[in-house]
Formats: sequence, C-alpha cells, structure tokens
Amino acid sequence: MKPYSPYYEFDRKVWAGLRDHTPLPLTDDELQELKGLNDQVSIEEVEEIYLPLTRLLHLYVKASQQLHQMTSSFLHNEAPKVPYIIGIAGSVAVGKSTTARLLQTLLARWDHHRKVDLVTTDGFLYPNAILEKKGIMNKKGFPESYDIKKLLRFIGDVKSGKPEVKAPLYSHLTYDIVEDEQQTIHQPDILIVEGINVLQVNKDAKVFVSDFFDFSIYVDAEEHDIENWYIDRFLLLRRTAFTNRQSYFHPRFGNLTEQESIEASRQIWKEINAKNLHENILPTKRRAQLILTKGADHTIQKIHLRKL
Ligand SMILES: Nc1ncnc2c1ncn2[C@@H]1O[C@H](COP(=O)(O)OP(=O)(O)O)[C@@H](O)[C@H]1O
Ligand SMILES: CC(C)(COP(=O)(O)O)[C@@H](O)C(=O)NCCC(=O)O
Repeated sequence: MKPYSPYYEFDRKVWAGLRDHTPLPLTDDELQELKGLNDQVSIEEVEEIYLPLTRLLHLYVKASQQLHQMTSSFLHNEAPKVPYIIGIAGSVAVGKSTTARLLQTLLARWDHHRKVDLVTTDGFLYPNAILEKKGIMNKKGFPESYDIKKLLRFIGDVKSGKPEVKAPLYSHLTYDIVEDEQQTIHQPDILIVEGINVLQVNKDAKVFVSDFFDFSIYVDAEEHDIENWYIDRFLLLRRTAFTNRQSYFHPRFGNLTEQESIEASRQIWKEINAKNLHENILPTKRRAQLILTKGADHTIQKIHLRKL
C-alpha cells in the first residue's frame, strides 16, 4: 500500500484530461500575447497544464469571494474588496516569472477577476549599497538580503483593501533596486506574489508572508536542469543585456569568452544560488498547496495538489 500523502498526484496526461472542463477557448490574439511572454512556451503547455490550472484557481477565487460575501451579510456590512493572493515560490531560474506571467494573463480572462496584478519580491531586496555595508553582497537572495518588514507591510496593506499601495522595483540590468520608480497596486481582484522567499518562515517573527496567501505554488525541477537554465539565461543576457553599459555585469563579464562565461555563471550558481536553494528554498516546498514539477525541457510533468 502507498504511504499516506497530503497531496493528490497527477501526471501530465491525467492533469491535461481535466481541461475538458475549461470553458474558455484561447483567441488568436491571446495566443500571440502568451507567446510574447516567453516564445519557448508551447501552446500544448498552455492548453494541457495552464488552462486546467487557471480553471481550478478560478473556482477557488470564486468560492473565496462568496465566502467574503457571506461574512458581510452575517455582519450586515458591505462586502469589502479583498484581493485573492497567490504566492509562487521556487529556485532562482526555475521559471517562476514565466509561470507567474502566464497565470496573470490567463486568470484575467474570467469576468469574476479581470484585474490581476503581479509583484516580484526582488523589489524588496536591500539596495546594493546596504548589502555592501552589511557585507552580504554575496548573499543576494538569502533571507537576510530582503527587507522583510517592508514586504509584510506591503502585502498587509494590499490584503486590507488599501486603495493604493506601492511596491519597490528591482532591475536585473543594474543588479540593484530602482531608486526613482515604483509599482502601484490599486485593489486588484487577484495579486500574484512571485519570489524565491515567499514561503519562508522565521522563528523570530510573529507573521509570515505566506499568512496572507490564499493559494501557493512551488515550481520545482531537478537541480542540474535548473543550473543549466541559469547558465543558459546568463549566456542570453551576455549577448543582450550585458552589452549595455548600464549593466552591472558589463564591466565584469562583458569581455569574457563563451566558455569563460559558462564557468563564471556556474561558479555564481554554485556559491550563491545552489547554496540558497538547499538552505532556504527547497525546505519550503511542502508548504505549498500546489507543486509543479518540470522536466529538462521545461514542460510540467507532475502536479501535486494538496488534499486539504
Ligand atoms: N516554460 C518555459 N519554457 C521554456 N523556457 C522557460 C520556461 N520557463 C522559463 N524558461 C526559461 O528559463 C529561464 C528561467 O526562467 P525565469 O522565468 O526567468 O525564472 P525565475 O523567475 O524563476 O528566475 C529563462 O531563460 C526562461 O526563458
Ligand atoms: C535577485 C535574485 C535573488 C532573484 O531571483 P529570480 O527572480 O531571478 O529567481 C537572483 O536573480 C540573484 O541575483 N541571485 C544572486 C546571484 C546571482 O547573481 O545570480
């Protein structure tokens, strides 16, 4: 007999079968928009994995909105607008941003929740000047590199229905916080919060980011695949963003050969991101309500959905 698991497990084929219940077909324009998010994501992936997933999330959001209405009618209050918050966690370079943007676009197609905003926790990293002062520039992405109080304040304000809440922004080009720009959130129906740290807990804190989540997803893959994706992304940036003089990496890696770049990125992966994965990210996996496990070609091969 199989040991008890708190998750329902689906392979790709069984999960894809659930798309029969997805009523909304994709229009050509929508397909083009989705392609624009990441031209390597295939239409099969959208139809077989993401459409059933957005259908499930739609049901959860609707149920949560109904629950809020019932509470309001019990209290004889007008129902306040409370955003449904979805957290997306996983390693650096596992594909969180791609998954988050796909979900944002697809979830916004339903009438019950047209307004879907996306925030990444990169914006809550301390600026490089502070990381340098603290001597933790080589710990970017580790729990101590984030202004967690600021992140908790932000997410608490959004959840309590504040009409306008601002989030700081991070630039992968300058490798630093953008000082003079912010993202403004105006009472969305759904807020997606994506970042390596969103399911982390701290024994000294009373409140965690995930306390504000209505649903959480962990994007998972074999470590050597993630390392390869990190190196591929680094090589792509070397051909594109690193050629820009504003890029943090331009003076450091702009003149490296392809082989030297592979070695440099492998080193960063090993010394920073893989270490962070083992110490701080992987331990949060089983806190997620849904785990998406990708194969070497980025396609999702296994889906685990929490029973409770
Ligand atoms: N579903 C996908 N299909 C193909 N490539 C993908 C997919 N998801 C991510 N990638 C690629 O993998 C790399 C890491 O993805 P990204 O979304 O930037 O990860 P993260 O936000 O977790 O750091 C990028 O080069 C991205 O283009
Ligand atoms: C800013 C990040 C922690 C965020 O991770 P991501 O959103 O790319 O998954 C990461 O991209 C990073 O900068 N890590 C530090 C080591 C490095 O330069 O890769």
